[in-house]
Amino acid sequence: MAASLRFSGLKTPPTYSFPKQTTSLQCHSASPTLLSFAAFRPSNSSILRNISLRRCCESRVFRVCCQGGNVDVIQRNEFEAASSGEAENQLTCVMKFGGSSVASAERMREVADLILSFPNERPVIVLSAMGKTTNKLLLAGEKAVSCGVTNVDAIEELNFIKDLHHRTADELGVERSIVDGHLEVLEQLLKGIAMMKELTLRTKDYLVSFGECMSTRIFAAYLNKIGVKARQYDAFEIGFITTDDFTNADILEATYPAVAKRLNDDWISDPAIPIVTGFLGKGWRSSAITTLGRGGSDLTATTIGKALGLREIQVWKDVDGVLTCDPNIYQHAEPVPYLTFEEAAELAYFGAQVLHPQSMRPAREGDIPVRVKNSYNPNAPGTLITRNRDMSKAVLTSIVLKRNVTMLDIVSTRMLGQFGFLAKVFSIFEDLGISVDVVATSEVSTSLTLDPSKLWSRELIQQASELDHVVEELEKIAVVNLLQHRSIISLIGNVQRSSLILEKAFHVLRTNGVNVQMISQGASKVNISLIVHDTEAEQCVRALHSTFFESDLPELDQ
Ligand SMILES: Nc1ncnc2c1ncn2[C@@H]1O[C@H](COP(=O)(O)OP(=O)(O)O)[C@@H](O)[C@H]1O
Ligand SMILES: N[C@@H](CC(=O)OP(=O)(O)O)C(=O)O
Repeated sequence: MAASLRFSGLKTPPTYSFPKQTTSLQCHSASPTLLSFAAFRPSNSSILRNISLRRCCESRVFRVCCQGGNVDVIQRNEFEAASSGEAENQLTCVMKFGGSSVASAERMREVADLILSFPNERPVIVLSAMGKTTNKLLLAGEKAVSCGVTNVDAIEELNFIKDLHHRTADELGVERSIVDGHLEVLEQLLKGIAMMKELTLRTKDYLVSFGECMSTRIFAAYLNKIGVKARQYDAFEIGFITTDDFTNADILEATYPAVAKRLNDDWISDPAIPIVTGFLGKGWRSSAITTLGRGGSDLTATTIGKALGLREIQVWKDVDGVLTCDPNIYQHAEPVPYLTFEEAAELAYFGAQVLHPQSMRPAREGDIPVRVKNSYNPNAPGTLITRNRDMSKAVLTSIVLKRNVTMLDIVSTRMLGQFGFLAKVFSIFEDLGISVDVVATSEVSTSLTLDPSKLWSRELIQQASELDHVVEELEKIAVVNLLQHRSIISLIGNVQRSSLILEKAFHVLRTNGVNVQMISQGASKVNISLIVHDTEAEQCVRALHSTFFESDLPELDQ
């Protein structure tokens, strides 16, 4: 019979099972200092023993031995003794390569060379789908809905994907059969969509999963061909357990021990570089394939980093790191050398495409440095993201733009007491499951923006009626003004210097004749958000960039 170990303070699903005979298990603490857990008798769930221990500063992983259902914690010195033999051979870092880094056979070859140029690393590799495959899969799915079953094999995007993956396999000298099975099932799936004339969120996730499943298989086969032992993994088969929110799933805590166990066990018994699909997981209720939201491979990488307690997480992109603004808005944006987890999270959340919005969470929890590097220019230093950095000289770090945001001005009709007003407003959003982004408020009026990432994940038609419904509900207690096509410009930086930042920013905005419609400084103290009209936003970002990054700011005193 299996004994089980339950992590306290964690939500779902909390139980980790392991065999009765003596075995060992790596646990990762969710809290930076305290790991507490209990061993449960499997038959009746009664507690065998409660254990808690303080985490030693350097070690991220504890080893727990289970003997016949009893759990013994090995003390730190014993832990070190037991693991010292292994330490030399343990996996050291995670390297994630995005779609642009593995867009072709030539790029895959370069990525392989790059990995091999770090002989002291024993990395876990996370890959996205090749180039724009995810977009093409989604387009193919949309076309299949209306093109009729007999026309599926003529869908341009399907043929593009087949050709890209076959050509890549040929050019790398690996068998086409490595992806043929997937390509056949993909075509069948598109025929199914054509038959049903429907593309649900669940089907969308299954559909896009083919991209990562194929890129990782080709790359692993190529490494093996050149004599570098590699093993391909589908994330949804190795313990990436998520919520069942298709197209935008969250990673559940059970993922960490499961992924650590699978990757470590395989590595110890038969070392081979793990090549893991980014972006994908398995819904814990449905058991169906889920995705972590667009750009989700960054989150896969940081999750693996935390699960294995690795030394560093590297995310390899097509830019020289996190830049001072989106290079598509202003091409002279400069790399930012250092960021804190908090700054990076804020930047990602407020729309910088370069990092997935949730990706900093595991890295921050595990206190594992994240390095953003350019696979096209590996010698560039990139951006290093850590818990703390020297902020004494920092003013503004980066400017981020989030477009096409909906804003609501809500003024109380004073039907409620003043103290009930805000509570009622926010309970309406809670009831409708809509997340609020930026807020500015007085006692009787409030302005807020709605989190577009939540709205965007829904069908357009549903969005429109959803907004009508929000306004209808709010109008029972307030006068509501709905303002669409707004942009949030987020000034990420040292808000200890907020007066200087605001003085400069408002000078720029006034000179450019722009009226700010709302302003908010979040509790995180690294972000000041300004709301302007969409049509003025890009010009504002360029003007702000030139003031903050291309001209001298006054000397800062401590
Ligand atoms: N502040 C920023 N810093 C760097 N890149 C940014 C920023 N804002 C937007 N980007 C865009 O993000 C892209 C990199 O992110 P992404 O396409 O998700 O990379 P990958 O697919 O390689 O993971 C860049 O090519 C750039 O166009
Ligand atoms: N392929 C997925 C996941 C991903 O992370 O991609 P990228 O690393 O290329 O942003 C997407 O396009 O969303």
